[in-house]
Amino acid sequence: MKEQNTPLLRLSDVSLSDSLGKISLLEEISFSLNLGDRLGIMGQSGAGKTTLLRLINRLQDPSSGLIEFDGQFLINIPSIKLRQQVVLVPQEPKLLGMTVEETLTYPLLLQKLPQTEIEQRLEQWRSHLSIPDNWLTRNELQLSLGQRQIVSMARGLIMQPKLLLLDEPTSALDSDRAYQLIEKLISLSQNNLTTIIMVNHQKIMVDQFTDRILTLRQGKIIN
Ligand SMILES: Nc1ncnc2c1ncn2[C@@H]1O[C@H](COP(=O)(O)OP(=O)(O)OP(=O)(O)O)[C@@H](O)[C@H]1O
Repeated sequence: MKEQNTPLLRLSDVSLSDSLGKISLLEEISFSLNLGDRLGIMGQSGAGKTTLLRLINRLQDPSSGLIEFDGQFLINIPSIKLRQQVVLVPQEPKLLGMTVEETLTYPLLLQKLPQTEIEQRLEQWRSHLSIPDNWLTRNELQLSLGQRQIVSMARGLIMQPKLLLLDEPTSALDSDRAYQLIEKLISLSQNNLTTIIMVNHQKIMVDQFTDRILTLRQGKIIN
């Protein structure tokens, strides 16, 4: 049974070493997040920000420490179920040979959602992120990096995850589009109680977006 006020995500003394066990990539990371929280992660290049997101999405397991999601240890949650609820939007998204429309609907087809709901969600998120009609048939080579970031964000949002992990989602966007996106994410987290962790180098974006900022240096939380 879940204890009362169980956080959505809890990391307890999470550490990670490289495969030879010689280099420490993350050291004793502990924090927790509740439903609807927005956390910003900052830190210099190589500080461990992407690595931390990969642990939360279980693309890698920690060398020590525990990660709990929604009251369960991450290692006990089947990967398919976990990746429907914890979605990582990578820094340099790929469309893996699919068109934009296929990229957006593929995760919903995997979930075996009815066609009408798939179409409804496609329209909903396309409109929220201002994705024009003429992008739908395009493939990766026919999109700029910024356009791919928007598509990748829509792909994450269309899954309506409990926890969205965003790795530098606005790095290739012009500032108008970046602000528009951040505002959309804030209203989403408020209305749907989606919890969001966003890695971003731009302090101004992080300040606007988050309730809380965690700064990493050489794999450690410094504040
Ligand atoms: N599996 C791994 N084995 C060895 N070293 C790794 C592994 N994964 C990441 N690293 C190293 O860990 C450090 C942190 O990398 P990470 O990509 O998490 O940094 P970051 O803070 O996201 O950087 P950036 O802002 O440049 O994206 C880097 O020095 C990287 O080379």
